[in-house]
Amino acid sequence: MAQRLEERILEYVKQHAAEGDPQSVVDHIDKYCSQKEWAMHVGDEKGLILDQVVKETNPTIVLELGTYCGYSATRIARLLKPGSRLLTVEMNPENAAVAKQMIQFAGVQDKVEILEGSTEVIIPSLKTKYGVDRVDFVFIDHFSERYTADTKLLEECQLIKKGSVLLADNVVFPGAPDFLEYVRTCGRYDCTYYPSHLEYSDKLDALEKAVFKGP
Ligand SMILES: Cc1ncccc1-c1cc(O)c2nc[nH]c(=O)c2c1
Ligand SMILES: [Mg+2]
Repeated sequence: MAQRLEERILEYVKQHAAEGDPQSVVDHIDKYCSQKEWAMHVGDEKGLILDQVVKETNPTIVLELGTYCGYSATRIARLLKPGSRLLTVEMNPENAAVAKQMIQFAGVQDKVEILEGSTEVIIPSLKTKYGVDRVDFVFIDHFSERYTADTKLLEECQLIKKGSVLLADNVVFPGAPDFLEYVRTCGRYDCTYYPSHLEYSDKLDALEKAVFKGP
């Protein structure tokens, strides 16, 4: 029995999912976390909203804040066109190690790069160190206390342009009230609220989409 929850999830996927099949990996993580042990992946219900927003955005460069075990990185990467990239930031090295294996098993490693460290350090280095010019889509799913600061950082670093899409998880539970206040009132975003439920739970939660209108 693997010591950590995240390692038990990875083990279950390796033993039951189809290698190289990202949908199978996503489905098996959902199966494990709804039947055996709860874990904080965006999940299948909010995941369908994430899929829809990714499809309508059709992004070339995706940034994800908060990799965890790689569930949403796998979910997003499976929808990306050839030649597109997903950069995902994870500050917990043990989670990053699990996510690396999960992404590899799913067969999406050519599209996904895991950046280990904190967002406040990595975001300002994306242009110089990772050759990023602009990001088309940002999935914000790390710590709700960092959502607003990191959104402002993306603006200041000129990483988002007119039309860039931010999609934030957990704006109801655990909640990101200052983020909602900021994107809805600063005048630079067109916002859409997607009510849903907390992953593997009947508690209410929601995603907020904020489309950047330009500086
Ligand atoms: C852990 C937890 N417990 C009870 C209720 C919600 C959560 C929870 C759910 C999530 O989707 C999260 N996503 C990113 N980061 C988080 O910290 C996080 C926490
Ligand atoms: Mg979340």
